[in-house]
Amino acid sequence: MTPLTRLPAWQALQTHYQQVVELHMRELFQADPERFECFSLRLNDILFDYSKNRITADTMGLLLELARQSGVERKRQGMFAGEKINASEQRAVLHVALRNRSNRPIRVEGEDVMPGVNAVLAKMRTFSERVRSGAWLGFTGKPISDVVNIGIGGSDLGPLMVTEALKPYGRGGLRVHFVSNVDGTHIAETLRPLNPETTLFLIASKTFTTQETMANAESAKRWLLEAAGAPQQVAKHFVAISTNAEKVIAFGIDGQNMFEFWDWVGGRYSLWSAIGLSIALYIGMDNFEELLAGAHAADEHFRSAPLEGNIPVVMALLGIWYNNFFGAQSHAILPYDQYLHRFPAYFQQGDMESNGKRVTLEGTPVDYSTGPILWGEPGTNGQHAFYQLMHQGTKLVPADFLAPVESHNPIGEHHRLLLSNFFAQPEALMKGKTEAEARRELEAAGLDAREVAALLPHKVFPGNRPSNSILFKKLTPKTLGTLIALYEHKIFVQGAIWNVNSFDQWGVELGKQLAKTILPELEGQTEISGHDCSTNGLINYYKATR
Ligand SMILES: O=P(O)(O)OC[C@H]1O[C@@](O)(CO)[C@@H](O)[C@@H]1O
Repeated sequence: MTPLTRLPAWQALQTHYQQVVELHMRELFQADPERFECFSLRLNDILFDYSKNRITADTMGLLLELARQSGVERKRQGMFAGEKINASEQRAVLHVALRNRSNRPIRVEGEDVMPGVNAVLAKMRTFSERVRSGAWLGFTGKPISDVVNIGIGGSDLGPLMVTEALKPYGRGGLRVHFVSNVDGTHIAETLRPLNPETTLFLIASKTFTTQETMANAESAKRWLLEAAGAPQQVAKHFVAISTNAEKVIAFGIDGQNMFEFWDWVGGRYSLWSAIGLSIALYIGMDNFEELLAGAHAADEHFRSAPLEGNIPVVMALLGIWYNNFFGAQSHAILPYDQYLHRFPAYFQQGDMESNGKRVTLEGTPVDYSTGPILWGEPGTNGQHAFYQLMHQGTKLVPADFLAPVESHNPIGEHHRLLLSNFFAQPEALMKGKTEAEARRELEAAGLDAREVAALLPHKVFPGNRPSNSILFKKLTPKTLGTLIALYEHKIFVQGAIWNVNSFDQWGVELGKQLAKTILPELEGQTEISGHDCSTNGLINYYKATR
């Protein structure tokens, strides 16, 4: 495998970068009135406009060549074929099977996984319909009113983001709550207003060993038993979602109340599995299957569209262009839709736990930058928080702007106000404001020459700050499924080009390991001296002052 930085396309891009780095997008738009048509793509009711990027047709040609030379198409084919591309864990990566609405066979070690996937979906449907209809009763014979998902990372972020995003589809039904942090405040504040008689707990954990989740699950069990008394009542108020049946049963959950998934589903790619049970309970199984259908549409697009017309491929290549050639350190996701307020946080795990890697698949330290710092907040709030840096700071922050054409809440002028900002911000980032334009404005405001001279440097906007705009008809389960899957495949393509394993996460282990060592040291009065003097000092200060 030729190292990435020795690929002809990489080296051609380095030369090309020098040729185009000074180009301003204002000039590119002035030179080509068809630029929007040329650099935008459609997938169903989603428009992806990538014309406000620092690219020319040549740039895209070279980036696409980089994708080819990096073996993206071959690696894509391997994923869909169930190859064990998660090499360090010797696992396939098949979240696409969870939403394979075509039901075409997808094999792992020769066995078609679809019958198992469909069996779990059927079990999810039966269970969610029983709970939503009131047929499932708690220990005093009352139906369930509140569902509490206990999980963390991929066992929390996806269901939380989706249930927030699809609130219009869950209104009037069960209430869903999410407990993830081991901080006792999280479960205490969540359970405070709830009634144990009508509360159902979902213990979501792929491994069923995660410290936070098991601590929260034990506390939830104590809370229920304080009210219910007899241990056999646990079965009426606890179900488990896991790959680890042995641990589930050892915890005291009836094996019948366990929803399984498989080791070829990565935690951060698992919302499509039974980990999405809280979603199905909230919006109903029909809508959950719409979510799956939307993701499947993105999968088929990613699997079959030619690279130049392939939205996740283009998203990925643009990210690499800024990350590896412009030196951008981060990437912002800015949804102009309050329902998507957890969408950036979801992809903090999705992107950074996938591509925050420093060695290649072969174990060689990389000599190039890999995964970006992924962050973001909804618009318009971000405009009143960090857009100053985006417009006039010294850092390049490539951004994705997302917005629905139609709001679920068409109140007065709100949606037009929101969209006017959604359209204006990428324009402002691209165009900026020249010194001449700023000067004219200051003079028109009646400032004298001295005042203009003093203010002018602060009023100039360099512009040329790149963004993608994603406009979709309405935030429905299907559209959300497509959007999420497009980003998943973007992450896949970037990892393929960086030649890293996007599907393991060994980097989360050391901190956990050290925490396990420190936990018993926090007991008793003995002064601790086994760590560095900072860690010793902190622990001893805690022990002396608690
Ligand atoms: O689902 P579980 O096994 O409890 O893992 C929870 C989360 O913990 C991790 O940090 C892995 O340890 C994430 O990858 C994962 O989504």
